[in-house]
Amino acid sequence: MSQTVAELNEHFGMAGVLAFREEHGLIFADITTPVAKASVCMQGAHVLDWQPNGQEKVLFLSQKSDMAPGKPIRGGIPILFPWFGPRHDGKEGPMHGFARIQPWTLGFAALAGDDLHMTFTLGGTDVSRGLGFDHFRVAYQVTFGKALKLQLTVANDGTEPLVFEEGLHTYFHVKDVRAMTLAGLDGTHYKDKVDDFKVKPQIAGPMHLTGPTDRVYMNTTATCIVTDPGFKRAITIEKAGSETTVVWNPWKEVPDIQTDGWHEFVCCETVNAGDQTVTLGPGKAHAMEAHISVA
Ligand SMILES: O=P(O)(O)OC[C@H]1O[C@@H](O)[C@H](O)[C@@H](O)[C@@H]1O
Repeated sequence: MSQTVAELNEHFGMAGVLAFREEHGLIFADITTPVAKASVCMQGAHVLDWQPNGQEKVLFLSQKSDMAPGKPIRGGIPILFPWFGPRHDGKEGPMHGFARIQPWTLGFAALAGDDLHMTFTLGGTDVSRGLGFDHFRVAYQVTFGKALKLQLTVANDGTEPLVFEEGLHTYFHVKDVRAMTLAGLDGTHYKDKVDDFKVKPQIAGPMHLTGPTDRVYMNTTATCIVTDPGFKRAITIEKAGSETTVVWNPWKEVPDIQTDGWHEFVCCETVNAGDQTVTLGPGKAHAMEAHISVA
């Protein structure tokens, strides 16, 4: 049974800091800390918004996104689990897995200094069991402060190996994707999904996006920096426990993004996928982290 908005407000509500509301059949948490504003949808434990005081919004959220039970949200930080992209084992399943379209449970919320710490969890549901995933637990610890810290921990509760892909599909808000640059991927190779999955070396130097971009960078744990001259800022994405980075922008109108909305974001995703799929033995756990800061 999912938590109701009344239960969430009773157990975790904090006057002026954390309040829950229901809209379109979904529950949202509105967050105000001394240093930032943010919001989360309980479906997918989906961070929709994070805005340190004095900054433009750091995450892009489409004005035309579906906001409905069972539908993925376009923007913010969708959690991809237990597969990345189309399901890879030949079985049926929703794009990017079921975690982003399931209600999660809130287990903890507390303000420590200027930071709000929240922990969301997901375990087996009718939907996950229908897709063959039962003996797993996921915890998502998010710290909303001047920085945004995300930690996704997956545990195997079963007696068989748990094989999964995962991703924090961060949509970074930029003034114009055609003017920003992305650094940090020098020396890596990527699978180019817009060119028949050919493996290509990354050209050294800050990367400019000039067309449809859908690249899976392999074997990289590097910090990435999005430099945005439009908003005169740099967004730094440090990560741990992740060996894949995905860079995506469709470079065209998309039905659930407003006209010209694709100009306003770049996805730089903290992922383990493809050759970096995770296999966890029984009783084992794996953590993946992204730390996002703006200067
Ligand atoms: O539309 P979705 O399911 O949210 O996926 C968006 C994009 O997500 C990226 O991570 C994938 O590499 C792309 O291939 C995909 O198009």
